[in-house]
Amino acid sequence: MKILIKNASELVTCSGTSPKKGEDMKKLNIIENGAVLVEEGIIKKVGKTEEILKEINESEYEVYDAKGKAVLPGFIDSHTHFVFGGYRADEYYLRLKGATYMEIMEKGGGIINSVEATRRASKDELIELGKKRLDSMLSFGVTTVEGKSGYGLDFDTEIKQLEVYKELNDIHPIDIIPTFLGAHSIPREYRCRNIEYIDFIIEKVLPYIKEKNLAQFVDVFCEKNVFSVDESRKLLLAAKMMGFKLKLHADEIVSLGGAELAAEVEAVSADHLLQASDKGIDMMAKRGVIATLLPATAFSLKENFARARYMIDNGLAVALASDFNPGSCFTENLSLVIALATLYMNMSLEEAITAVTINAAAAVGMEKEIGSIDVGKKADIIILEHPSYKFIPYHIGVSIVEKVFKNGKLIYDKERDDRYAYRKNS
Ligand SMILES: N=CN[C@@H](CCC(=O)O)C(=O)O
Ligand SMILES: [Zn+2]
Repeated sequence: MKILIKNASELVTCSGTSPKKGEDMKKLNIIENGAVLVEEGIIKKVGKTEEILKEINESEYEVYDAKGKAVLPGFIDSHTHFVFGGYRADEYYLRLKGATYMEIMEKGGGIINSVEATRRASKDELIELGKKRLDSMLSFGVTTVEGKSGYGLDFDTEIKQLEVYKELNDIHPIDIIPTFLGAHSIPREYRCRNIEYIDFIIEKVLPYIKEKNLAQFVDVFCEKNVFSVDESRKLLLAAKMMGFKLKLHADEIVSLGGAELAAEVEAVSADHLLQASDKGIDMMAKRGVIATLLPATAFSLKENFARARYMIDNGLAVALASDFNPGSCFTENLSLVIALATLYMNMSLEEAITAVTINAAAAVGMEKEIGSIDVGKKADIIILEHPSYKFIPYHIGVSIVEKVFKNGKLIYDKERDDRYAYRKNS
């Protein structure tokens, strides 16, 4: 299987094999009138169309003419919770009337509501829901997604969620990076016995997940009235000892010291960070922890946005993600995320593109394989309907992705009636 994408008005390579920090986040390494050559799912050549055409026999390739169109690496959504049962539209309605996310949680709603529904849901139901959500992400140009558990909070349901991610990874072309978030909330069975719940996770759940290879990352909701810094540290250090990579939901609602903890335990990323302290940001920069910012959540919660400008100016690598989940942010729309980041977080568009490509790849530990159009990387590539990446935030909150290639195979084509091309090919 050999493909050639040629005549791209902008080939936005995002070239690199490590996360881009500070000033480097602006560098997109764009090739005008660019072309990409793919063989067996891997990028073989990248350059100017006229030069590449001189080196090959075009008739040997399946050719896509991207004249008047921009070509970018597939987007990576590095923070989502997309496998869950039920909906929380009633809670959202209460929030529209002024209730806060934490007030709803303190009254027994919030995450626990989704836990009840996810415990009740069968594996097949969760797989069906997951497939639809993945298709929606695909239409926004997502080729790799991180997905968290955390709506089970008991052994069986946490494992069920992770097994659903594994099955979805097998049946859907989008790659899924699974994260275990058993410490997402305190289950009612353990009310006020946080440390006993953490011990249960460490002793009973983590070893099983490791043995079955069901998750690469372990995450924790480190937040006032959820898991304290000490409880989070205990879990994260135990997970690290077992060989898991680490993530944290940190300093989302209260400035608790989550950013500092992320640096201390050398997490791959700390996420949310709306209330992260200067000291925490500085410590993260020194330890190379990626700041994964989730502007659609801040928008949906009507909270102040994370201080992206300060973080980038202080040398952090910032990634952007959707945080797709049933409570605080029900969207799989990375175009909206980019629009919000550029409108309300003072990120330049170039920084935002870096944040959903190479930096997001680094946030899921895959910066050597995906996140840029570089020779040797997987051919995860999108073609836009328009000539420039500048059209992405300009078309606020809608997708301008025309085609998506995963491992060099066309899997989505907006122009066709049967647009999810992978269903035909599989
Ligand atoms: N803040 C914690 N967890 C999720 C929300 C989960 C939910 O409300 O269901 C988040 O990242 O926003
Ligand atoms: Zn989250």
